[in-house]
Amino acid sequence: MSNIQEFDLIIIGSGSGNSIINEEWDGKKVAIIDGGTFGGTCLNFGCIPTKQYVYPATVATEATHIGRLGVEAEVTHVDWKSMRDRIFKRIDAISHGGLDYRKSLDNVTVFEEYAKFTGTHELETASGKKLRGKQIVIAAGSHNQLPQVPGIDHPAVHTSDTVMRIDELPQRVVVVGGGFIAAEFAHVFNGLGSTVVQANRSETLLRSYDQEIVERFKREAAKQWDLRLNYALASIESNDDGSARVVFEHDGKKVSIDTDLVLIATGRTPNSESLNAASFFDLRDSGGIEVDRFHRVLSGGKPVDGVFALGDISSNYLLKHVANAETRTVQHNLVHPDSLRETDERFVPAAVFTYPQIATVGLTEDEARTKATEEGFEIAVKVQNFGDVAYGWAMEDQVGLCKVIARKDTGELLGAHLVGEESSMLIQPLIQAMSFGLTAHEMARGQFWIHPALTEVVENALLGLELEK
Ligand SMILES: Cc1cc2nc3c(=O)[nH]c(=O)nc-3n(C[C@H](O)[C@H](O)[C@H](O)COP(=O)(O)OP(=O)(O)OC[C@H]3O[C@@H](n4cnc5c(N)ncnc54)[C@H](O)[C@@H]3O)c2cc1C
Ligand SMILES: NC(=O)c1ccc[n+]([C@@H]2O[C@H](COP(=O)([O-])OP(=O)(O)OC[C@H]3O[C@@H](n4cnc5c(N)ncnc54)[C@H](O)[C@@H]3O)[C@@H](O)[C@H]2O)c1
Repeated sequence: MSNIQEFDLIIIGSGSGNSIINEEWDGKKVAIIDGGTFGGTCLNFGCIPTKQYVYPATVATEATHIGRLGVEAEVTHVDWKSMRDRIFKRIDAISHGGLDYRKSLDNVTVFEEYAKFTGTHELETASGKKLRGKQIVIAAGSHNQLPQVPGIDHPAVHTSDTVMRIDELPQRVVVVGGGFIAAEFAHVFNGLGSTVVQANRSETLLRSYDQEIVERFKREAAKQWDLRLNYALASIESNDDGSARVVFEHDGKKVSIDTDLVLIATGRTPNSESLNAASFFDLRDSGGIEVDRFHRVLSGGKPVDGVFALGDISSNYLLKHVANAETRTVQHNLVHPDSLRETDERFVPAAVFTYPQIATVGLTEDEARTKATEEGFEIAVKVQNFGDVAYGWAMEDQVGLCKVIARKDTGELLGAHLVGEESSMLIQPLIQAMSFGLTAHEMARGQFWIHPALTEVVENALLGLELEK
């Protein structure tokens, strides 16, 4: 007798993967496997708790920066422990509730352990259970990647997985990296009162972002915390008092910084290795699992029957809104093999919840210029300062800018990039226009813009584009 447990569907990963299970699966046998915390990265270690720290950090930062408005304020106390407990009371309850609910369903079996592939449709869990699925969804996410330098296992070293659960707000924090996670945590710790050094290996922060936006962010970040560029992490040593000494190479010399906490934010890697995915499926250069446009996993360049992947493990974007959209596509494709869908990833936006906020969609100015040269059209670019619209006057804003890029001949929007107050929200009408094919002037003149809301910065940017029609 075979000791393999058979399922109609096996899902690996309880982040986005958990949302696959809908009423279509009511009469069928489903397994969901997760060796980590139920609910995945976004809920437990990512988007959601980070923003719960970002919000108070932003309020505190703004409170101490309104002297220009004639109001002097100071933050006298930050209760990190109660903030942490409030945040994780909510999150842990959602995670536990989600797990209990799945366990309560007759058709679903939850395996709370890691698993690896032993065949294209077969898995073995860490405790040796063997599972076979007619269909499989790989939604196993990504993990923080640590530079292998001496002392990386020092107790003061954290990643985004652990840093939000520490007991005390550290006095001194060194953030290593120049991406999303580094930018958000530098703001969190700075806003809540730690002394922050952010050290990045290269000159470039937030690579792949529009240069003008990055330069504005760098200028503003350097006013708030100690920003060190071209600092390559060399080692982490112990001081006698238990604190860490972080050693960087800079300009051919060694530079040491003493700190209470080191946050490593040097990128994330798809979890393909622990799945033994390379033995059965094609991998991309990034280490992610290769899929076709219907999210079918490839092996030797061909789709493997009934095996799909979504989210960080296979996506071009490590973003939850992308993982969610891919989940909806895979949910459909699992049960409609004759009418497979694609995920529309033409205009994927992103926001960095640092201070000031940053938001982006579409091509950067450099990318748009390259495309224009290659395809023989001209572009129009307009940069509108927040400080030049009425609400920006109210704010006495000297930071925010909204850049829009369009084709001169058709008015088609190619990209939009913002830095400044609530950029993550201000960008949404531009994402909408691009997604639904509204031209710049149609969008500007085809609707009312509430006066004198900050959204007038978007309206004015669009109107300022010098277009042929
Ligand atoms: C600090 C931080 C902040 C972020 N903030 C944002 C944000 O503001 N906005 C945004 O859009 N995105 C944000 N992201 C990215 C976002 O969290 C991810 O893109 C998203 O959570 C990916 O979802 P997923 O379903 O692909 O994977 P996950 O949610 O990571 O789920 C994968 C699950 O698979 C499990 N697993 C892995 N390997 C195995 C195995 N072999 N066997 C069994 N189980 C396994 C893991 O334990 C995990 O629970 C952030 C990420 C981080 C780290
Ligand atoms: N608001 C959001 O949407 C949000 C927030 C956080 C994370 N995320 C997602 O999570 C992903 C991972 O974030 P991240 O910030 O870790 O990665 P990232 O790829 O954005 O940035 C990694 C940074 O680390 C630097 N780096 C790499 N190796 C290094 C080394 N050895 N020494 C020093 N620096 C080194 C890189 O130059 C880069 O600046 C992002 O791609 C993003 O999609 C999204």
